Amino acid sequence: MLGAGSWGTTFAKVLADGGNDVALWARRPELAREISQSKRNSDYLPGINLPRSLWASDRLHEVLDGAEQVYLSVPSQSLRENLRIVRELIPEDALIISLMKGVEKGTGARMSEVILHELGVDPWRVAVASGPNLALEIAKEQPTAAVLSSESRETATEVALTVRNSYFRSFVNTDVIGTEFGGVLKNLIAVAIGIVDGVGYGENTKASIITRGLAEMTDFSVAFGARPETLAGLAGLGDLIATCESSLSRNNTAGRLLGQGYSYSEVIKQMNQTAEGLSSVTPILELALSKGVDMPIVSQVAEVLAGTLAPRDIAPHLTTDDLPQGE
Ligand SMILES: NC(=O)C1=CN([C@@H]2O[C@H](COP(=O)(O)OP(=O)(O)OC[C@H]3O[C@@H](n4cnc5c(N)ncnc54)[C@H](O)[C@@H]3O)[C@@H](O)[C@H]2O)C=CC1
Ligand SMILES: O=C(CO)COP(=O)(O)O
Repeated sequence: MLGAGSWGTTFAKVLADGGNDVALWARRPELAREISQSKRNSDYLPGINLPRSLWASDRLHEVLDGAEQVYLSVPSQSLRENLRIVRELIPEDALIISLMKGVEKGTGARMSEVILHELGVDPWRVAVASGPNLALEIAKEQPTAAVLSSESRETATEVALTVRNSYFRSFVNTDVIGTEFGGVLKNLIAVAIGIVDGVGYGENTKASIITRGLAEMTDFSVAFGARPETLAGLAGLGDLIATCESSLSRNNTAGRLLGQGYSYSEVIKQMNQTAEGLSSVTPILELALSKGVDMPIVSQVAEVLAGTLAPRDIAPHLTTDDLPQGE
């Protein structure tokens, strides 16, 4: 596992609790020591005891030596630079699994596309995981489910058989595009929900945004080749509900701070964990433009981030247009 933040550490626990031998790479040696010796990651997962079998190191070659499956959980904007460092260390036939929910600024590439590009591996060796997976809940062993997706059903199944235990259930599909975009786009809708929450709007506003947000997520993803059913599944609607409803969500939290009147730069200063949605807004709007997909909610989130739209003005514009539209 590369990345010892909240999700990398939690997912490593999921794997270890499923009976797998798991090694975790942490950038900081002191964090690697804390995980290996105290079985804790107190900054990211306070109060959680990690499995005794889990060990961590800040040395990539130690962690990757002999790995059959390599899971990636670093911030999306850092994936490419990290892959360039680990390229030579990844064992020949290892499967590569992305746990990330962002797209790359500048290129708009999904994480599996960055992996294929940087590692030059066959698509059957790559899988992605996504679903309603708030790290802290899972670290407390509260039951949940996820989708494991690969262009190869065999790979998706092999990974799903590895990623399961008494509190974590894995489903499979072959719609990598829909599975990845579901995870990226629900973050943007969660930022919008946070904004209206911060302003003080109630459940009608939020339900309207979630519902129209799902339509926006589906239109966008289908334009890029996804199957609409994927967006109605765990990686779409499932994750949208979890992220929009939970104060554990960093995207939701970032939105709430914006809604309370903090500026974008103040929000960035206050966040000590990754809120992928903030970096994904611009590349997603660029991709939407390239396919002629209308994204009114995401566009208004971008305006709030830019400081050109007051948070309290966001909701009235979200579900309306000049002329009534078909739903
Ligand atoms: N936390 C969650 O509940 C979930 C997170 N995810 C996704 O997992 C990915 C990782 O997020 P989290 O673990 O939550 O973030 P985090 O903020 O908790 O941890 C990120 C980790 O990456 C490290 N890091 C930061 N910059 C780096 C760089 N340039 N190179 C290498 N490592 C770097 C940090 O030190 C930290 O250990 C994101 O794409 C997120 O969307 C997916 C599902 C659930
Ligand atoms: O992806 C997540 C839950 O499935 C985590 O959401 P946040 O990144 O907003 O915390």
